[in-house]
Amino acid sequence: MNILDKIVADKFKEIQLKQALIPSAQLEKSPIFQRETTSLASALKNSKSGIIAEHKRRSPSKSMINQSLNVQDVASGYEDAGVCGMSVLTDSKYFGGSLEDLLLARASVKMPLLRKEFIISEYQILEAKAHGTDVILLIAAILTRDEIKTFSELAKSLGLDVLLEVHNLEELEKSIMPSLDMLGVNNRNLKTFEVSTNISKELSAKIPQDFVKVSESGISSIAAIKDLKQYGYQGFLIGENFMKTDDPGKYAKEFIQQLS
Ligand SMILES: O=C(O)c1ccccc1NCC(=O)[C@H](O)[C@H](O)COP(=O)(O)O
Repeated sequence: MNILDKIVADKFKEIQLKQALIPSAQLEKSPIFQRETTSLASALKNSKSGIIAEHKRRSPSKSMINQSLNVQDVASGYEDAGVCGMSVLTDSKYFGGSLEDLLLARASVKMPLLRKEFIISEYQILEAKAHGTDVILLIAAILTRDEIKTFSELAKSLGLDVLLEVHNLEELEKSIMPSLDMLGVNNRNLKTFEVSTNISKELSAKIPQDFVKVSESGISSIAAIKDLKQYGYQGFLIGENFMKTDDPGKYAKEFIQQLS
């Protein structure tokens, strides 16, 4: 069983339990559900840096990145650094995140927030909206084309942006549809956990111009970003490189200053 299969198997159980406790109708009634969202895709189109900074405590590929910071400080630091948006991991078992992290980040900043989650059910999209997200991630590797269509159309009807993530050409070709805003290429090989931006470069020409192109994972240098910009990328999702420092916001600020 690969890592995504394991995560998805756990998610099915988790969602069943949560739905029994908090039904969808209750999520839709929460005051934050009515909040007006902001678009990450627009922020990326109008930005020189294109940085999406992630809150990431640990991951399947790194058991310990940073356990000592609180999400509010990280969020405020990123916003002060001038990032375009923040990605908040909400999976608890594999990444040490939570929906509470998303809520606390929402309470701390105005910038677009992405719920970084393994979405396999409409319930998780309602949950995301009820915890202050502006953007959802859909991962092509764990969804059928029909599911991508249903989930992305629901997200759009709720005013959310959709970032669709792929790892290869097959996933890209099966996923392209008008209800997506951003196409993300993940540079991490989920079998070996090795990272290489070559996959972003290889797939760039296959991504239609209508979508904002985002390169995700394993980005740690200004040179890598300048290189990816030549391939039309406007968004760069960075987690570990910022989070492994004592002050991710300060580090992100210096990083962005060097980019301009
Ligand atoms: O990060 C992992 O080890 C991982 C393993 C399995 C599925 C997803 C995983 N990461 C999620 C992400 O997409 C990254 O957190 C994000 O792109 C930032 O990556 P990085 O800058 O390399 O921390």
